[in-house]
Amino acid sequence: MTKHLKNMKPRKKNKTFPRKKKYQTEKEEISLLSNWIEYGKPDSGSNPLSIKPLSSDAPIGDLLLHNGTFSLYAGCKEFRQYPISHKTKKGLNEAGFKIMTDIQIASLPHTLCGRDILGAAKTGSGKTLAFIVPILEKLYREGWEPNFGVGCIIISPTRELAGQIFEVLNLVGKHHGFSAGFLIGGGEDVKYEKAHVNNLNILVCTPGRLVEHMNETPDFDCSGLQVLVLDEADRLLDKGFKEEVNAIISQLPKNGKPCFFQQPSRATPSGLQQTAVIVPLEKKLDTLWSFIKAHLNSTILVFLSTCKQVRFVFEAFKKLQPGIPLKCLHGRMKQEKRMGVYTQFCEQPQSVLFSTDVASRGLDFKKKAVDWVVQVDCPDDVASYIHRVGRTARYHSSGRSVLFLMPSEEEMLKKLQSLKVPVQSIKMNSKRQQSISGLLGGLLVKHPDLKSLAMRAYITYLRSIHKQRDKEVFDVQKLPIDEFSESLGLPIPPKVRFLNQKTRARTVPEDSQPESDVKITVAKPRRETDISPSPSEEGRGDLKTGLLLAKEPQMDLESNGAEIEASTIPATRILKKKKLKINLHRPLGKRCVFDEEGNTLPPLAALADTDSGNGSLQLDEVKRRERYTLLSEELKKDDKEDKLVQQQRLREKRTKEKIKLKRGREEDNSEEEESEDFSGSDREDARGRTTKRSKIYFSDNDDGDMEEKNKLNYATDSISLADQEALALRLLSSMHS
Ligand SMILES: Nc1ncnc2c1ncn2[C@@H]1O[C@H](COP(=O)(O)OP(=O)(O)OP(=O)(O)O)[C@@H](O)[C@H]1O
Repeated sequence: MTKHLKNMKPRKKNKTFPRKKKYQTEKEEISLLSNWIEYGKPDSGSNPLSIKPLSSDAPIGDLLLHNGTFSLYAGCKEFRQYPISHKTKKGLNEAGFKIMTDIQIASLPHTLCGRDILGAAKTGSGKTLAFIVPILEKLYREGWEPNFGVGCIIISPTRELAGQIFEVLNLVGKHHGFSAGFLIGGGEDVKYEKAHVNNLNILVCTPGRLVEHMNETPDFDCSGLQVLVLDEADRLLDKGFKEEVNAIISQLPKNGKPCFFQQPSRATPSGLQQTAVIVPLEKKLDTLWSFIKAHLNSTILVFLSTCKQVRFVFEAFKKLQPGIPLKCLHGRMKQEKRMGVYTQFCEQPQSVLFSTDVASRGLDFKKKAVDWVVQVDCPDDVASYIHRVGRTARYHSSGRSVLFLMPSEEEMLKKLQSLKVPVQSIKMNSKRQQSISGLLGGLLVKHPDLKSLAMRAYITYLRSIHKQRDKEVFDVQKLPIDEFSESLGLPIPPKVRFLNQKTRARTVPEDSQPESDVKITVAKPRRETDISPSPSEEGRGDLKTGLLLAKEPQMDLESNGAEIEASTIPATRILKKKKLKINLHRPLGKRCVFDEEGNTLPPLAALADTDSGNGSLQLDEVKRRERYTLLSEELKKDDKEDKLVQQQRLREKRTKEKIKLKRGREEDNSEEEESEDFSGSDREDARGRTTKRSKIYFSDNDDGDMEEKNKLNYATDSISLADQEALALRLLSSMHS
């Protein structure tokens, strides 16, 4: 997709200021700005935030020109006090950007005078504007014309982020005459892009698409590059994008002034109130449901670990109708749909968005857009936690977050607290919780598709925990999988290949087990008439609003502003499940065989020697052997047939996968696959598929699957800020050598 800045229409001729005169005015402005920048530039390496700012009523910039001096801008807090062009100031003003954020104050004096910078600031602090303004100014002062070609490249790891940057660029740069292109993967308009990319001044792109143009677009030319921006540099310099970023850097001219923007790993917005609560795995959905019912007037962003979980919870909750609009976002949705959901969620207050980590980084859900971030599944690590909670309390707004931790994941809380992330531990009031497992069970009986989703959600979640590297926090063996299965409405847990289910620790004490070492938990049989909600009941959402968080005795949460609401109304139709002990020593029924006259024959009578005519029950040894041989041959034959069928199924599955992969290459982004294989987690699928794809087609690494992959990389290969700085510096020096 290629777009241009909105004011690409030819300007109307102004009778009082002929074109020549206007050009001279622009030239004068450029000269003035250059002198002003030079006059007030801070020392290289200094932090403008530590410079005492001018008072806001002090004369500004060019007013002092007549003495040959200018006002000092470094440390100033308002955009109007800076040596920025009239056009950019107008754009900023119209968009409501007047007072600068810290990262903007700290970076702008350096970027305006063309220094390479590596900026790190907490999430939601305005990094985008911190690089958009100097880009516009640099091109403006260079007298860049639309036909000058590519003057700036902004690289962003995901399409959504690239889209957001493009939006800000359009907003602030609308009074300039530059052309800008939004180049992302997804198979759209590649031909059009190739034909026009050399006429664009500013490229906002994902790494994969840029590499594609560099390698495949005839005469792709970025030799005039003035500024290179790596947004979310920590992620771009991480393993997932390393190859592409290296390929890009090696093809760029050495003089392009780079800016890197990244997020330090521990800082969370000051307006964010963070809490954590211990929720057993089997209570997570009940707790989430109760939470949503108690916050129907809020906008809530809910994080779950896998695409399948997101889909299941979304579909199931939708059927239960909590009384608030629900949406879902995950990496396997088509790009357009993802963008659509994101936009709707930003625009529709009081709704719930269920998402994977596809929404955790960089997405700007606008100020005040998200009231609550609820992490139902524990994030991979502290960095991931911070990205997730950073979707609320953006800029100067406030927000709240709650992290559900299973008892086995308490270590995560310690990790957060040891890194001074201000998370308060609170307790859940289980009395005020509503149970929905019974309703879910009923829904699953009625909707087979939902049942299949529930099974996949179950398996992919367990698999995601199994795959986690941080075994201090994540231990799949400690999970109460039977209870988890029941909580999703599945009375019988699906078989999970990677779990040795027989040897797993059970939640029931061993002394209560019968002689057999396998304890069987049986849920009360579910008759459809018994528990399936009636059509009216199904959608009514008659679960009354309940409270889920209660104060920890020693903590006065109200004084801290935490929201506590009360309801003691129990959920409707709670399915009572009993754990039944199966007595293995109970009397067993006998198998009876009748003869033609209806007389009972003792067992094995059929094998008796009937030829003897005396009805004797003596067994003919030879016949018995013959029969056993026959049976065992039959079994072997059956086994062989089974194997053949299984092989055939595998072959078909592989062929299907190949076709899918091929399609994926063509389309670069496919909708949720409906594989029969329940064993693979989303993250794993994603890794397998996209690695191959990007090798051959240089397609973007930013589809949903890749999100999961990058997330995994982030978790496993996350490096410290200092390491990232070192990497960025190496990259910088490679650009200048
Ligand atoms: N000077 C400003 N005045 C008012 N609002 C601002 C200003 N700068 C940025 N914002 C707003 O703050 C919000 C966050 O900005 P932005 O998305 O650039 O943050 P970020 O630091 O890139 O966040 P993340 O690390 O999560 O990507 C946006 O809604 C943006 O419009």
